[in-house]
Amino acid sequence: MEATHSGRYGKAVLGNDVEQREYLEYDMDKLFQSISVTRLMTSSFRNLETSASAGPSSPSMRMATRTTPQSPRVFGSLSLKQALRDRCVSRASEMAALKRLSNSTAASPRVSEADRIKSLYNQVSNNRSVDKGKGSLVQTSLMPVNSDKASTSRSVPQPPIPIHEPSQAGTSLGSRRVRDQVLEIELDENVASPSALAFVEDDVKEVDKHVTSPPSDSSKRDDARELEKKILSPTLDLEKKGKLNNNTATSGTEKSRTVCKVTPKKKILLKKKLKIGIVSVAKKDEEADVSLDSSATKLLCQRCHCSLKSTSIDNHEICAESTSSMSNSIGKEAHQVASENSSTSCNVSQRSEAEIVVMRQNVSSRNDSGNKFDFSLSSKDSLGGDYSRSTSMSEESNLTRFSCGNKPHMSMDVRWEAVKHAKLQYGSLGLRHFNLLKKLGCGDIGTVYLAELIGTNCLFAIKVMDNEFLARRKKSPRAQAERDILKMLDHPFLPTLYAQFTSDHLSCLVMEYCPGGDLHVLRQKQLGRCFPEPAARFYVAEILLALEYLHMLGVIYRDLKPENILVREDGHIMLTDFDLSLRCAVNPTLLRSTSPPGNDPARTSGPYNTSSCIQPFCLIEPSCQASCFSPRLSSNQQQNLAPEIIRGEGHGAAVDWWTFGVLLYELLYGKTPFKGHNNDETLANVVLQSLKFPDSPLVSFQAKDLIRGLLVKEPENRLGSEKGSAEIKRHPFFDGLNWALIRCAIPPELPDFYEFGGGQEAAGSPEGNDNRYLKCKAIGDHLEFELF
Ligand SMILES: Nc1ncnc2c1ncn2[C@@H]1O[C@H](COP(=O)(O)OP(=O)(O)OP(=O)(O)O)[C@@H](O)[C@H]1O
Repeated sequence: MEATHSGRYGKAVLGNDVEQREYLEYDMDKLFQSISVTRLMTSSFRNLETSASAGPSSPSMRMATRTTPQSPRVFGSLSLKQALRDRCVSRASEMAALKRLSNSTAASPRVSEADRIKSLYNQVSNNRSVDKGKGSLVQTSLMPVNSDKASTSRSVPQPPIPIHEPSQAGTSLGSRRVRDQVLEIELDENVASPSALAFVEDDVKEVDKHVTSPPSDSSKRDDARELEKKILSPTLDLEKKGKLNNNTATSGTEKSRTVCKVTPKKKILLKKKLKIGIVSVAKKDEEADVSLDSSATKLLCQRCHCSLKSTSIDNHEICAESTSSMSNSIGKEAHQVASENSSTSCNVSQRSEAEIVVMRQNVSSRNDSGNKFDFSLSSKDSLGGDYSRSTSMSEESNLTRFSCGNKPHMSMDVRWEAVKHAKLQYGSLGLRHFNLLKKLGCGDIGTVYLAELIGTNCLFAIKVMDNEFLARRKKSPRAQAERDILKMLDHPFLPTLYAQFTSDHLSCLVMEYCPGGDLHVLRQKQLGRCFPEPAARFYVAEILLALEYLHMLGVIYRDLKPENILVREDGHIMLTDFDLSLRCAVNPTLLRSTSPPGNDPARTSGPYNTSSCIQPFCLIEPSCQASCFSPRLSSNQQQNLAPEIIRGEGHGAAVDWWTFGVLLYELLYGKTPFKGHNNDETLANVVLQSLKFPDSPLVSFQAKDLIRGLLVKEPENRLGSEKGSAEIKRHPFFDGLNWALIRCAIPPELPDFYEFGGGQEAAGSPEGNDNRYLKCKAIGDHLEFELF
């Protein structure tokens, strides 16, 4: 019988306090009943029992006491009963202690205790973030997770663990214990929400996973060293926690069964979310500082663990709230958005939008003039596939992040393998490793060739730029900007940079080749020289996702036109040409929409009043423009300039929404909306002329309404200026479009592809081009290369 009780109790240790008590009471009842059937209690025993039962205060416990008369001859059983009761009291007080700790935000003397824990924890986590950028374990404790106490406590019960002040010598171990304590507290403070619950359960399982093997003595002795390792790995942190659990929980076998159910996906989710927690922790810790820049907190990039920055006051508030309140919905949203935005290569489904969540990104220009500006972006509902979604981040972190060369959405690409293999084989890549097959086109800063990597069947587009020419024409910064941006990109509708190298003063960018030509050419081939509305809708939808991604990276594209939209072999698009783009630093901010459903400004055209959550619209000081745009722009580029650029007022991301409107107009009507007889007239029209739609071809009201919303002359009233792409995506023109799966949608039919590798301009033989050279010649402001 004792063995049975012991077994039950063993389970109860793993349950929450309520269940534990129930188990115990049940067990005690059973025990006492079995004893009492034959025995009478002596008065002395009654007295003894009465005094022994004075501790439990719950009605059920008192009832158990009254209904379990004991015999002096079963003293052993009575001792058991006594022990059980003592244990109940002990467990109850443990639970109470935990509860006290968990009520960290209550204005009571207990606050100091919880605060002390948090402060210790923050100290640890901050150290980790700074040191290695990977310590993210107990950041979960500050996430607004589920309040399902039963599920959480049942799975991760932990008796109070001694909390040690970190000391010079023993910081590691002490800190670890503190973190574990905080984790448990947080699990008791969870907020109900299905997603949060899923996360907590995942967390629990992940912790449980490591309970199976008891820690050896040597592992305990190596705590400090192991903690160092954990700083590098959140997963290891969890392992360590599991081991700690194991110190107190003994039913590891049972737990190990749970572990098997943990899918890799869930673990990934867990890790992502753990990292998100860093924001909360750090923000909470930074308390008083309300300066955007000074409150900057280093975060971790999900993909390569480089640092990200989050600097918004709003985030600070959100995180503080989410820390302190069980039912804080903002915190949940912050968590949700953060986890979505930081997810890498995640499987995408069209999820229901939490409409109240948007991401505003304050953008600080890093252009030469050093001017600053802000703009508003949305990132909540932007997915075009399983490409990486980057949260906004600083320029520095962008560079760090992408220097990893990690491009998840291209991971299955054979061209990556080919290039990687060639690099291994040759040491480094050069022009000599490519067969230049054909000149694809000539741009302002270089010439693009179709090329085959020798020995492979892989085709690439190589942009060749002459460094001396660029320097002479002061175009080097443009080339550099393009190179930097290309390095950052990993998106299905943006070019992939496979390699870059310099050969004989020629800078070369090896990119993905698009055999489908550009939308300008494609449009010419359409009946009536304009696209049918469904085709136009498809193309602009993909462009919208590309722009959204660029904006999230802090890139304002600024050169949207059909010529820069290339068509891939599969009919999907690729936005190219980044030498006029502007890079900025972006900071994410979580906003709450105040618009009631059905009253969404994106649903109607015309001026869009900004809501209270909107910062002043992004503006670059006019002085920036000289450095942003060279005075020499083609007439095509001038036609696409937004009014604020022409007026010299400075500009921000909204210029891309203007050009987006021009693009849609052009695809549907086959001409640009403000075209004049010459460039000057066109520029004047852009600023002054009101928008008109031709009678033919017939275009839907929704399409015209969207164009009207986009071609608003004042950028602050333009569609997209408030919440970025999210506003545009919600426009009725896109109704029914599955944004998440657009990459899988069937593209509009294409005329025959270009013939490559044999056309007029094809050059060289398939054997290689070892004996051939590129000769450059300047034609006006352009540079032409010739193969000979
Ligand atoms: N990846 C590619 N695949 C196929 N063709 C390409 C690719 N990249 C560029 N091209 C072709 O090469 C031409 C030149 O491209 P590039 O980006 O250098 O200049 P641009 O867009 O014409 O001019 P600028 O950079 O001065 O605005 C383009 O018009 C396009 O037709």
